[in-house]
Amino acid sequence: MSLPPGLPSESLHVRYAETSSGGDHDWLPVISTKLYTNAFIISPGPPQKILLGYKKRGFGAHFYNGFGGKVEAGESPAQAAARELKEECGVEASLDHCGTLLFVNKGGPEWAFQIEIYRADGYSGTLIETEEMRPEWFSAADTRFSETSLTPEVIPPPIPYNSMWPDDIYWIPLLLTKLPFVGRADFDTDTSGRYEMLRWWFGVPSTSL
Ligand SMILES: COc1nc(N)nc2c1ncn2[C@H]1C[C@H](O)[C@@H](COP(=O)(O)OP(=O)(O)OP(=O)(O)O)O1
Repeated sequence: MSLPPGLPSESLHVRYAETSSGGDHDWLPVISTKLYTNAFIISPGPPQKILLGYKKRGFGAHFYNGFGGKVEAGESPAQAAARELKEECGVEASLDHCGTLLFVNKGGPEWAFQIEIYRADGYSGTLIETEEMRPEWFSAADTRFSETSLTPEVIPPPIPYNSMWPDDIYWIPLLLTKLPFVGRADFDTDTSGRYEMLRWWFGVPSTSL
């Protein structure tokens, strides 16, 4: 087991099942971290669905992601997650913490993103499109060909990993199966400005397997 540096110290006390790559790159230095949140609404189904938002502006614009942002002064991450969910898509939910991720970008910003990930199995209120996010449902599994009893109208498209941050494909499946996780990914930008992962590590406490 080789837990990457920079993750919160409580992560160090558990053993992990892990997936990783990019070991020929040194981990980038973590000068400072800023706390962020990201919240996902899951509809148990069948078919199981996940609510994502198409980000219309700012950091990560044109990617689909959960709903979230910076933890403001005086807020806990859980309070920030609830506030950002309401601000970005108009709903409230009983959110459970399910993961901690660290993202470091070679070309800046100079801080690393520590993102606390939350999920909920439902919501109250009415989903709305806001200036920042357009909410859309996606099938958590590509059930379009296996669930023949379901009509195309009730089965949304599969999770659009090609239009999401490249790390998401490693931990969204853990989120969907309610396995707690931690992870880190270091990024660089290629010549066309696209983010590519240099090195990453994602792990699940072995006690939850
Ligand atoms: C680099 O990899 C990332 N992957 C994923 N899945 N999500 C990421 C990554 N890097 C950042 N994020 C998330 C963290 C936050 O949820 C948002 C960014 O938040 P934003 O900059 O929009 O924060 P706000 O407080 O809403 O900012 P403004 O009020 O200034 O719009 O992306």
